[in-house]
Amino acid sequence: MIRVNPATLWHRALQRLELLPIDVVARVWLRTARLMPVAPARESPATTGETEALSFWLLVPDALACALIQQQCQPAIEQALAELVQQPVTLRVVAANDAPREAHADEEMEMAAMEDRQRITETFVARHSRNDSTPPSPYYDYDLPSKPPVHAPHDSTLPGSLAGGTLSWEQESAGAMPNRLNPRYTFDAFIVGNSNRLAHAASYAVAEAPGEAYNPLFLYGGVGLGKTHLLHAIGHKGAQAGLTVLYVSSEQFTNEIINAIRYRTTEEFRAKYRSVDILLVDDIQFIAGKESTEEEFFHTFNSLYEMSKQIVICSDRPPKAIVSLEERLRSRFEWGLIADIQPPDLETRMAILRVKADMLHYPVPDEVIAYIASRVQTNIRELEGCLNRLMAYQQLHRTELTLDVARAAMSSLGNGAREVQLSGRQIAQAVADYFHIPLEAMCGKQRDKQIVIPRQIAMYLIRQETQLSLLEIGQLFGGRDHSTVLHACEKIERAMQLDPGLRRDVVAIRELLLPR
Ligand SMILES: Nc1ncnc2c1ncn2[C@@H]1O[C@H](COP(=O)(O)OP(=O)(O)OP(=O)(O)O)[C@@H](O)[C@H]1O
Repeated sequence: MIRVNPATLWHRALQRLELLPIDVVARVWLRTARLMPVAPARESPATTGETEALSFWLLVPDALACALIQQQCQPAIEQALAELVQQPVTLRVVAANDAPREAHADEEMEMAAMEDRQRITETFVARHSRNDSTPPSPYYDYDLPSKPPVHAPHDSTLPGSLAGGTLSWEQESAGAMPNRLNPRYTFDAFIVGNSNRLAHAASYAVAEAPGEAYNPLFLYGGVGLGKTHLLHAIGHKGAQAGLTVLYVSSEQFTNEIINAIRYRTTEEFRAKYRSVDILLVDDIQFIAGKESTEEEFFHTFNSLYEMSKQIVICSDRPPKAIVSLEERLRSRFEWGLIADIQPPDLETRMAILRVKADMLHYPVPDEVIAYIASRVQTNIRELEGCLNRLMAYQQLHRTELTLDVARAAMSSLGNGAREVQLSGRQIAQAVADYFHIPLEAMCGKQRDKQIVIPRQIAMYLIRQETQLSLLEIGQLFGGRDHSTVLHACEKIERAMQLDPGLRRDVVAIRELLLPR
């Protein structure tokens, strides 16, 4: 008998579900779902004489996914789980937004769960000999019959992760895979556009010649723009070449250090990190200010660097902007190449959506792709989420996927699509504020460059962000005709491909328009 945590259990259940004829949309949701154990009722099976059923919640992103999964595959999931734990299983599919409410609904159950988690953690700690470097699992564990041991995918013993609910599926499942690499994050699946060309080229060069091209490679960019994807892609290529690759988030690195200190296994820790050919570290900004983690990372870095081993680091900001990072680390991060990833332009967003839809064998009309891409501008994860939700919506309503259906789906999905009902005037005002020019001048007849370019940007953004016709937009700008507006929109669209400064301006104005 071995012990396995819910993430691993869910991973195995998904493997079983792969064999069943579940439709593509439900599959997409299942991959992003998270399994959570519910504490057993206090009355023990010994007193009732029955085999105790294990209870789980399956957390899915929203009510739509919840309905679809309940409708299409709940019994199959229960059966897969029951076969794995060899016990009856009861499952509740819950929309993640509702989960906290659910959790509070039965306080006694929650208390019992907490006590049990505590007890399990303590048991693990007690079982740990000093020489055993495996840290105690923070998860609620299950015994699974006769399979090779599965190590805890995540090493945290910090209270924040005790509930097992703070980690994303990707974080958990990545941990359950060899090298912690997500098989979907490859170079082949990465779409290159102006916004990420440098980061992609640098990553590819590093993967081709680790320790030679750029060392370290430091990638930075906003949320959901593909940094982790590139890290994993480098890892896959390195692993294919037979190199030892280790992907770690800075949180995991920190937790491992804490455990190494706690269980006096720092030698093993060092041996592990200093024996790799490629070290990939995600979200490095989180080590800033953590003294012993920074110290250990400094030595790890030096040791790998001296041996010409490749180090790739990701962050949401450039080294200079990581406040409270030790100077000696900051300067090392700047030794190699620093490459940024900007939010993708419209064309890249459309290409990404097209590839993702094709990967799901899901036919989506071009106009729908263009529509989604125009609604979500700054985060590719959100872009993917919109596509998934749209597919689920269409599937549930059993209707053809048209632009009108896409519009209806996006507005019914509310904040999932970050839909903002902006007026043309609001957008024009934001552009005028951004360029520090009076709104009246921008909407008037002046033709000097400082006014004309902001005016064209405003027309472009209004066209993208509202349902106003070319004629109506023209009226906002002193009664200009529709061809003038069309020309402005096309000009800005083209210029954004060539001029990163202009693209940054447009992205920054869009950011200003998003709800806070
Ligand atoms: N250029 C791209 N082509 C295809 N998919 C992409 C691209 N960029 C991002 N993605 C997808 O978007 C999702 C989010 O990407 P990823 O997790 O790598 O972002 P990140 O920058 O690491 O975000 P965070 O800062 O939140 O960790 C992933 O599913 C990834 O595959």
